[in-house]
Amino acid sequence: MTVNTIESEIEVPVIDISGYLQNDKTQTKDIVAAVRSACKYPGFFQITGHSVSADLRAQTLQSLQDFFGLPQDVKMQVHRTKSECFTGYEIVGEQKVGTGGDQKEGFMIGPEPFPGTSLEVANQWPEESVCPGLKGTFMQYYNEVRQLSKYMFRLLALSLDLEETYFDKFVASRDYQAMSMCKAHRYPPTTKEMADKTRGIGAHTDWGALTLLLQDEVGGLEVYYEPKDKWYPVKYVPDAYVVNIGDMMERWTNNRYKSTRHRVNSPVSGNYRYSIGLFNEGLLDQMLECIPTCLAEGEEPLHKPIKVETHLRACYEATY
Ligand SMILES: O=C(O)CCC(=O)C(=O)O
Ligand SMILES: [Fe+2]
Repeated sequence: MTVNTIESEIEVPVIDISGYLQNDKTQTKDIVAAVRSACKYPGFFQITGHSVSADLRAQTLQSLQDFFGLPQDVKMQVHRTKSECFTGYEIVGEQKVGTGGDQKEGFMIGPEPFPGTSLEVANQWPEESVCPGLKGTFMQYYNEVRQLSKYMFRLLALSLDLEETYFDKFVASRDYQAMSMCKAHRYPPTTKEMADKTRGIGAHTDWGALTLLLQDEVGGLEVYYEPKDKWYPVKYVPDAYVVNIGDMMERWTNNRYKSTRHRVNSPVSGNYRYSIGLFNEGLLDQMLECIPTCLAEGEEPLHKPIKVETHLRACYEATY
């Protein structure tokens, strides 16, 4: 197992998880220790040696480029407001995570069938003839990254001295009932002057428990380092997923694991930037309360128990 550290004041370690996936007990111990340390601080790390093939990643990015390249009126036919689950397309500036509208377009899908709805399928897709292969490729990608999430949650469980399958219910129970949303972004290029005034996505923490993000080589993702009030890049590492702790996991662990603020700067390179996030948001009716191993004797939980649905509704309402 290798743990490489990217040089900067904030260390976003790169952890090769292949030993864990191959069931190597000795390597797993080191991987778990590296994951534990990264989750405590800075709440961000990158993983290599995972199970999602380079071909699938490339094909998915290509299909999404094709989708975002469609005429605006075609994309608007699958606009998010047409779905009761808010899946589908969103225009530049529609989401306001920071101040002002975020300078990115989005396309979000969820599980099929979708939890909490009578609809068989809540995802919205353009006609196959309009964007051939998008649905098949993006759904395959979704399913494979979701499977990878399950293993990441197992590593997290081990890192918290819990049963390895502790989070299985949250991440993958009742087949596809857990809310894992996959959202692709396209960030339009901007000028240097404008890049100081606007953001691809404003400073925020993620709402779910754990995010797995694929970013392309354009770069722009930054994490906040509070002691110095500074932002540091999460550099592009070929083949890696960026993994970060979200608000739910911070609550769950009584703030032992950190949901760190991050943002994306718009590209000034002249190229669009693409990324795909898988947000693990759990079962809507599940209660989030302090995990027993995260409470020392005499320590009080910092957060009141909250239902996943209540937490998520508040987050969506605050930013759209
Ligand atoms: O595009 C990225 O690199 C990050 C996007 C992000 O932070 C988010 O969607 O929550
Ligand atoms: Fe985020």
